[in-house]
Amino acid sequence: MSSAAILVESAKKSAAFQAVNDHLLPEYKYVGIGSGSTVVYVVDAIVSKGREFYGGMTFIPTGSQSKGLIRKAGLTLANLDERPVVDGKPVALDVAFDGADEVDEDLNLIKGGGACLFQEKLVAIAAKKFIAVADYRKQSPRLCTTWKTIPIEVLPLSAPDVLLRLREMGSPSPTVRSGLPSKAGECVTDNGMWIIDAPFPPLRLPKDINTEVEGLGKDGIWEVKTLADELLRLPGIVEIGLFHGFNGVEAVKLGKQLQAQKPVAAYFGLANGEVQVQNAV
Ligand SMILES: O=C[C@H](O)[C@H](O)[C@H](O)COP(=O)(O)O
Repeated sequence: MSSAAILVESAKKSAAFQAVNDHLLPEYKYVGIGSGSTVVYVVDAIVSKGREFYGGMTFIPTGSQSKGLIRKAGLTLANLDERPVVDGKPVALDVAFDGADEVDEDLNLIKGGGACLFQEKLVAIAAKKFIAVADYRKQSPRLCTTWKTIPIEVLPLSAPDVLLRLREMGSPSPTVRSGLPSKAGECVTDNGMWIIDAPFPPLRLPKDINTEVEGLGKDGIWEVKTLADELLRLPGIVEIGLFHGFNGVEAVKLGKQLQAQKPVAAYFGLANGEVQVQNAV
């Protein structure tokens, strides 16, 4: 491994251990475990706390990689739809930890670099508290600055029409993600869908918008929510890798449970070994 890669792995690890220390409380019962390379360290951090600490907890995966991590670590596994239902409601997860491809200054996220965005969003919205864990490369003022594409999960037979609509919306060269080098043909998600990676110029935040026209993307620059809403209106798109709106704490205040996609905090491992915490304000 190159020294740059070692630095990145060590940053992911530091962020994961601090996030788990700060946000996994011994009384918790249901914990979401996301996908990707950073979440591997989240599981290590949980295991390092010892069975007495985590023995009463059940871990909910966001896909097959995550399920494998939970099983391999000897943690108790349950699928999202296996939580008990109390008073007609599935119990909320106490916390969910997940990685991110890009995090903006308002804690909006791009996810789906590993094709797991759909189940990740289901787990994030089911949690009272969602925590993003990443390394220093993921921090950005606006989405689509360093991670330049938005992963979009689509029904395979809708792909040609979704690609056309994305081009009309100002995405210059959206492409169906390839499964190569490990799989010939398209990348197939855990849900049997395909992923389209749609490049967009860096997205606006609501505070950047001067006129409604700008927010609508007519100048080719989209605001996060407007773009997300427009994408989700298109039949064939199953889910998108934009996580935006409000977080779990705001959702409770607004009475909008199961709509909170944003983390309450993002933990970034830095190159100097420190961890920077970006909390929701
Ligand atoms: O689909 C994959 C997920 O959204 C990951 O959480 C995201 O790609 C970050 O992965 P990593 O921790 O490997 O950078």
